Amino acid sequence: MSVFLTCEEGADAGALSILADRWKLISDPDAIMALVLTPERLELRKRDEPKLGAIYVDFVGGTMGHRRRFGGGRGEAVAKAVGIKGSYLPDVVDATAGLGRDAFVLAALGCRVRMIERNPVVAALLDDGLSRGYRDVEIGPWLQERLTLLHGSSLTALGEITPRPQVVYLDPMYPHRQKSALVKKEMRVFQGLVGADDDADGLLEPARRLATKRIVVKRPDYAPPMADIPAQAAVTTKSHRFDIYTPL
Ligand SMILES: C[S@@+](CC[C@H](N)C(=O)[O-])C[C@H]1O[C@@H](n2cnc3c(N)ncnc32)[C@H](O)[C@@H]1O
Repeated sequence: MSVFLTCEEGADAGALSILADRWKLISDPDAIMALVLTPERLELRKRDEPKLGAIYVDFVGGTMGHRRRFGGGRGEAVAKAVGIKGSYLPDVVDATAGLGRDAFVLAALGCRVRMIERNPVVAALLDDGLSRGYRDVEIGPWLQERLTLLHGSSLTALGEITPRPQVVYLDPMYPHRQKSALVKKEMRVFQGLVGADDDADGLLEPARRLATKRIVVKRPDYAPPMADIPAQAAVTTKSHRFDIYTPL
């Protein structure tokens, strides 16, 4: 997926070219998505539908800040699914990081989370959000210790990661059902960028070879299990299932 790279007034044009080099992004004037460097942050926008939500990563304020302060904490389904209990805070590899929301929830609860993301635009957005989070006086100190990003494909990276984590977490894109009007605007922009993760079934086996305690796969409630392999247990919510597998 190509993007048009641009800078808003007041943003540092030099920083945009450094960013383009780092993530190997070549600006495509015909692209439907724009990666925009504003004075505050990096944003992804749909060029012809400015009303569709811009995508950026903000661990400090916004939804994620709110979720950290007032969210379900240890009661969140993802926390139960990875097995947080008492003083047990597993070391997690999030092999499909996306915008880092699930990883951040776990890190905020005290887990060390190593994120892996293969899409360079998503990785650039995530990295931008991480740098701002690292500089924040309130969350920066623990965020630097607990949440890190590796850019690459988990299909290969899972075979090389050391030390082994207790948990590998997988949440690849899964096609939405017909009721697409209900799919949030931001999610539509994100799907336009990332597309379908058609090769996601290939992640289960390396994940099961890497994790020492469990593998968690987030699925919409209507989706069959990953690679059609039944899970040993699941944590369910209104719309999702967190399938739990044992290591191989
Ligand atoms: C649905 S999103 C994950 C959302 C994430 N759990 C969150 O809370 O923000 C799926 C992400 O996984 C990434 N992905 C899919 N397959 C991958 C792979 N083999 N290696 C690394 N990233 C992958 C996609 O690029 C996409 O950004």
